Order: sequence, then C-alpha cells, then structure tokens
Amino acid sequence: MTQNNRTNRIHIALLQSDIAIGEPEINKQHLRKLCEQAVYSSEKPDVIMLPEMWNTGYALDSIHTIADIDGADTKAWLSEFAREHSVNIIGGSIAEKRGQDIYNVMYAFNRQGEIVAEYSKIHLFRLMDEEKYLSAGEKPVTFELENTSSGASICYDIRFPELTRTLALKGAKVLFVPAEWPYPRLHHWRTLLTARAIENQMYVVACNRVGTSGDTTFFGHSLIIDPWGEIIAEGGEEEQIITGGINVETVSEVRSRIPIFEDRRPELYF
Ligand SMILES: NC(=O)CCC(=O)C(=O)O
Repeated sequence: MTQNNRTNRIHIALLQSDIAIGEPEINKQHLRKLCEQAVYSSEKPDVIMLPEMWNTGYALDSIHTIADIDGADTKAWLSEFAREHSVNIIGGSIAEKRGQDIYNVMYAFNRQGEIVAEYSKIHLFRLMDEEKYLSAGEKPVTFELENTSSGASICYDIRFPELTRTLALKGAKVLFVPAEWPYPRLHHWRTLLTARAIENQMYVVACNRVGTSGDTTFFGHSLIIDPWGEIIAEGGEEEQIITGGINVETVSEVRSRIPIFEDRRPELYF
C-alpha cells in the first residue's frame, strides 16, 4: 500500500485494480477483496474509490448481456459494504442496463450506505467505440460527501473543461474521476487532471485501472492533486491501493489567494 501522511481531514484510498474483461462476478469478488483490504488497513480511509467500468471492462460486444440491470446488484453490495464499514464509497463506474440502453454510471454512497449520487458519463469516447454501444448521460452531477461538495466526471470527461467548470460553479470542491485511461496518453492524463485542479482551484481525485485488454495497456498512475496543482499521491503501474489526505479548507485558501471566481468575465466568453 502506498501511504501518505495523515494529518488532513479526509483520507482517501484509490483501488487501482486490474479488470477481467467481460467477467462481472470475478471483478466483483476482486474489488470486494480490495475494499476489505482498504478498510482493514492500519489507517482506515474515509472514502474508497474504484476505477471506471470495473464490472465488465470494455467488453462492448457482449455488454447488453453482462451489464448490471439498473445497477441493482452493484448498488446492493456497495451500499451494504459502506454501511457495514462506515465508509464512503465512490463506486468507480459500471456498465448499467436501463431499459434497452447501456450507460457508464458512477454511484456514490455515504457512510450510512445511502446513495448520494448517480452520474452517467456525458462524453462518450469514440476511440474505444463507446458511442456505438453506450448511451450518453445528460446531466452534470454534484453531491455531498463528508460535508464536502463534490463533483463527478468519468475518464474522457476531463478533456472538457466546461464540464469541470460547471461543477465548480455549482460548488464542487473535489472532483472524483474514475478512469480506464491507457497508453500512450499518460502525458495527457497527468496534464489534464492537473489543469482541471489548477484552473478550478479544487482537489482532483482520479482512480485509473491497470492491466492489459487485447492490445491496450492501462497504466494506472491514479492521482490525488490539490487545488494548487501539486500531486499529493500518485500510483505506479501495478495493482495497488493508493492513499492520500485532503483538506477542503485549502480550496478556500487558494481561492482567496488568486480569486479567479471573482475575476471571471463570463459575459465575454460565449
Ligand atoms: N475510457 C475513456 O474515456 C478513455 C479516455 C482516454 O483514454 C482519453 O485519451 O481521453
């Protein structure tokens, strides 16, 4: 386990895992074990976070038969785990079947096991054929976790600064980003996440998968970045749990030092 010091207020554990393509049950057992490893560690986290599409991976050809119907199974075990262990969970994202459509959906649960957010990925990634198989979400989502206003984005979404700015304007101080982001775009990953943190003066917490599917290799490098753009924690390229602490008061400090939200001139931008 990669460990950061624990003087800050919210302690986060990122489950940077491999994903078995097209094997929801195997993935569920595996992620559950990692969740247990995180909560039974010597420094129990306040929030645990999973990567993008962890139930199926990008098994798009069979997605209609293996996606979780209404997310029912995933919601049930994540909610129970959150309540049983009194831990907040950002449930990465899963392939969810809603009627005849499939969405890439993030759930967030509080310590009581209540679902506090459901976000369907707005921007579908053509390079991985998402738009051919999945339906796009229509609504930016903010939510409260540990009394902290937070925002949801999934992977490719971070290439759209308008979305993160919208979430920041709705009050988000922390952006959670589950991902399946592969080589060769490590430079884009680090740069875009850091830019979203700096330009919105918010924490960015991103959990990427590792492992190889076909000829695509996912590099991990999960990140926790502070509102000044400094990296608090970064994963390697192996399966591991990455931990780091965030203190939301830092958001106000950075925003008062360089008051970009007061200096914006939105009447001139569009
Ligand atoms: N799963 C994704 O959305 C991947 C996004 C990605 O790799 C990118 O470069 O953007």
